[in-house]
Amino acid sequence: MRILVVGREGQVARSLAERASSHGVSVTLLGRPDLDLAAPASVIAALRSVGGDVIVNAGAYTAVDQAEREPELAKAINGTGAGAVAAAAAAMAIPVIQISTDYVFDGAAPEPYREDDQPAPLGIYGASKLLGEQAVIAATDNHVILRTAWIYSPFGKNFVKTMLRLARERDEIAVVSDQIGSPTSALDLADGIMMVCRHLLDRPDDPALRGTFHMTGTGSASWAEFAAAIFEQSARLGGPSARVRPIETAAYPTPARRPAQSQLDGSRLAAIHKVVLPPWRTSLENCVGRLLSEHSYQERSS
Ligand SMILES: NC(=O)C1=CN([C@@H]2O[C@H](COP(=O)(O)OP(=O)(O)OC[C@H]3O[C@@H](n4cnc5c(N)ncnc54)[C@H](OP(=O)(O)O)[C@@H]3O)[C@@H](O)[C@H]2O)C=CC1
Ligand SMILES: Cc1cn([C@H]2C[C@H](O)[C@@H](COP(=O)(O)OP(=O)(O)O[C@H]3O[C@@H](C)C(=O)[C@@H](O)[C@H]3O)O2)c(=O)[nH]c1=O
Ligand SMILES: [Mg+2]
Repeated sequence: MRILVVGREGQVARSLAERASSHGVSVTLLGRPDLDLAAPASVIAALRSVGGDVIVNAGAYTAVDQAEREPELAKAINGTGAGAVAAAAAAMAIPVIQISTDYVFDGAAPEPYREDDQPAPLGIYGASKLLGEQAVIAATDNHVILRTAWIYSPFGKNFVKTMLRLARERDEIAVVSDQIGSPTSALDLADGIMMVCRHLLDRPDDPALRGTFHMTGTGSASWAEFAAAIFEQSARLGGPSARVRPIETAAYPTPARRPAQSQLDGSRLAAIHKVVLPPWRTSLENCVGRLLSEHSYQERSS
């Protein structure tokens, strides 16, 4: 199986590349300048010239606050660009997996969101990702939209790395405790994506395997609880730690509003694709351990 991935240095793209060999698959990463999601003509040209069995779009404009100032660019990359990837998949007669987000929901629901709950994004990033979902659905039936959330990994930018950096500088960090979601390891997500890819290729005409699914780490937390767990594990391994001061969202003003409760119900994915990702604390431990060993290596060699 040859998987074509849109995205090169991103968390999910790099995780797919790292996990490929353990699934016996080949992964090719495509990105700028060859494939620019903001330039739709480059998308089909780049995907066609490499070729593959399935496309995973892990490329996106992910700067949630900055998107409020660059709505046209965010919508071009996450909306039109995602549609161009799906149209290319349709032209190549192969399936496409589009990665989407919990931020398509407003977070007002009391319970975890199901796939058919009404999206109502609070900010430009979420709105642009919702446009992407709609563009993929319009371009091809042979798609899976995977909504995930709160991704962390040893790669790229993420909350775990931010917290470890801040803990090296401060004793106490104020973190919002009234936004609840499900931290998701990009490496676990990569494993789940590859299982879904396999099912799509094994049963090319089965509509039940297609459509929208929720895939996050098992369990939930507030950002403050997530931060506390990061420091607990870091401290245990001799890494940096800080006190977490739980605060309300109102005390941490940001350009973009974020959902208060964006847990995603994964039962459709579990029932149909038999994929359940590990508990987030277990995977966090691996990630923190790896980040600390990479950091101490860098310090020794610099
Ligand atoms: N991060 C998170 O917490 C969550 C992310 N998601 C979704 O998961 C997917 C992967 O996210 P993640 O890996 O964390 O994102 P990252 O921000 O780590 O990576 C984004 C990737 O998109 C690429 N990219 C950005 N703009 C363009 C463009 N114009 N043309 C081509 N490639 C582009 C980047 O390329 P380059 O390397 O060149 O910068 C990078 O490889 C995205 O769809 C995101 O919306 C969903 C839920 C949570
Ligand atoms: C750094 C920091 C953040 N916060 C708050 C701000 C925000 O409400 C919350 C998370 O901050 P971040 O900006 O890291 O997270 P954010 O960029 O909102 O993360 C989102 O990214 C996109 C791409 C997604 O798709 C989402 O699933 C989600 O992962 O924590 C604090 O309270 N204290 C802090 O010191
Ligand atoms: Mg509901």
